[in-house]
Amino acid sequence: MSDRESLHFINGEYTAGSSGLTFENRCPVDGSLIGLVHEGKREEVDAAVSAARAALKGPWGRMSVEERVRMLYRVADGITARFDEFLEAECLDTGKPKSLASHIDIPRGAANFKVFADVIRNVPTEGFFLETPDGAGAQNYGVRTPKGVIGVISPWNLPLLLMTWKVGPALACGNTVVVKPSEETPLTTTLLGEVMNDAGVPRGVFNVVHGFGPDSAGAFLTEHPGVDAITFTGETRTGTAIMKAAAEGVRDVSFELGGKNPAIVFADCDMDKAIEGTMRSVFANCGQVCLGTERVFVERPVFDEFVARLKAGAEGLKLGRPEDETVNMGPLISKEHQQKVLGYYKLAKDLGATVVIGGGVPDMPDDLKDGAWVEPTIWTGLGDDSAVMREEIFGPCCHITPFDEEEEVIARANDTVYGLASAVWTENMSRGHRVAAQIDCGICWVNSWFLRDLRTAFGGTKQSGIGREGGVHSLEFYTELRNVCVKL
Ligand SMILES: NC(=O)C1=CN([C@@H]2O[C@H](COP(=O)(O)OP(=O)(O)OC[C@H]3O[C@@H](n4cnc5c(N)ncnc54)[C@H](O)[C@@H]3O)[C@@H](O)[C@H]2O)C=CC1
Ligand SMILES: O=C(O)/C=C/C=C(\O)C(=O)O
Repeated sequence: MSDRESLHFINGEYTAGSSGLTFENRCPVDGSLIGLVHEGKREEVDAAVSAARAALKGPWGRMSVEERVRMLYRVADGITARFDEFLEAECLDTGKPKSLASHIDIPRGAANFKVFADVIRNVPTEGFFLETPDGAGAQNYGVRTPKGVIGVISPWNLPLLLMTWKVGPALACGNTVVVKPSEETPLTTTLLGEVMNDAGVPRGVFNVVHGFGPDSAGAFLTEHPGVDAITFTGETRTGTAIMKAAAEGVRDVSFELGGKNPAIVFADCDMDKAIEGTMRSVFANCGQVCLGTERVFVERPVFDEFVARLKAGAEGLKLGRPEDETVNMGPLISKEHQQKVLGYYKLAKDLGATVVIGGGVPDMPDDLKDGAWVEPTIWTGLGDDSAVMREEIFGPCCHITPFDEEEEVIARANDTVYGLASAVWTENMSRGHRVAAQIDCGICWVNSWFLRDLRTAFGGTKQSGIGREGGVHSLEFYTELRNVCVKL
């Protein structure tokens, strides 16, 4: 058992706040108590927002871009210097394998500061010369200023990665932030406060208030009039609630929401690569990646082979503790989420799906029995209209359907309210480009999955989000672009 207490981080100091409320943080691997988390209410949110507003007028607000860039590099280096602590904390909160978090979550936590420091140092602004009747003309130029205090609401699936994906560009652009990490995963965000202080980031620039969504820190933060804009990653329904809160005061939002992402496997694919990629896109992080595949469409001539090989891959997955290097799948985030996913496992059976593999709770050793485990699961045989094919499950599962024609599969892939990501597997590059252009989603991978270039636009179409982040696209949200027009 661990006894980690998660305090708020407000104005450069750790504090229990005044609400006196705490909740338990439990490890999804075995249900053991990690420690208590302090719950922030209105007062804690008020204090954090005040600190963030004050910091905009302090040394942070006056800092040169070069100084800010150097500071963000120090933050990134601080995460790397404490790599093992971040890794330990992330795996304790999420139960994910250390082999995964050490390759993705923690390095990306550091990279998210460096990438946006580089963007802000190098990005130009526009300039236009306007001819005027007097012949002298006028010079226009753009100026970017920080938006102000950014409210950051982050999820539990990739806690450090997704929180820093927002905090990195927000700070690079000169804003201050108040972060409300997911109640399920408070540890790495809390630890980041120490790194900020060690890097010399002025007090009030980075603030953390723990708590839940409704009637708790999340709602109080998004409703707070002192918050100028809100960035959120999570469920579409929560995005809707946050957007309503943001409407008061006409505050800007950037949302990365749910998905029901398709993978399309053509008969001319490199089958080894398609299997390897789909194994990752379905089962990585126990299926808790918004970019993950839940609908797989396979061209009929290779359907049976694909199903058999994905099944064999799933049979080879090893579930267990994060520190076991042979383990490649952890538990779901919580018992509550386990119930949600198991609900879909039951629904699929009730609807008459063929369960190729899985569909239940695995038989785990005694010391893991209280964890949030589910079996990696594959179905076939359901229609495109079933709830299993339409709703985001967020677990280690997919449904595989055969298709016959390119046009048909594009229409079926697009038949969803979501539009976050897709993967196309083909060795015919003309087809790859052609199909990618027709899938209505924010990112389409051809012959890969989760290959991320952080300079590119990232976000979703339809109900998968609003806005784009990544590279210079993040500036659209985290800065105000103003124009100065000088009459010559
Ligand atoms: N990356 C993604 O796309 C994610 C998707 N999900 C999906 O969402 C489902 C529900 O999981 P949750 O953890 O409940 O996700 P959620 O979207 O409700 O929670 C994400 C964050 O929003 C906060 N929040 C919730 N309600 C809020 C409100 N009214 N105002 C302000 N903040 C609020 C939460 O405290 C948390 O920090 C999952 O089963 C999964 O399907 C969950 C996490 C990440
Ligand atoms: O690479 C990224 O920036 C994000 C990856 C994953 C998500 O956004 C998610 O699972 O929510």
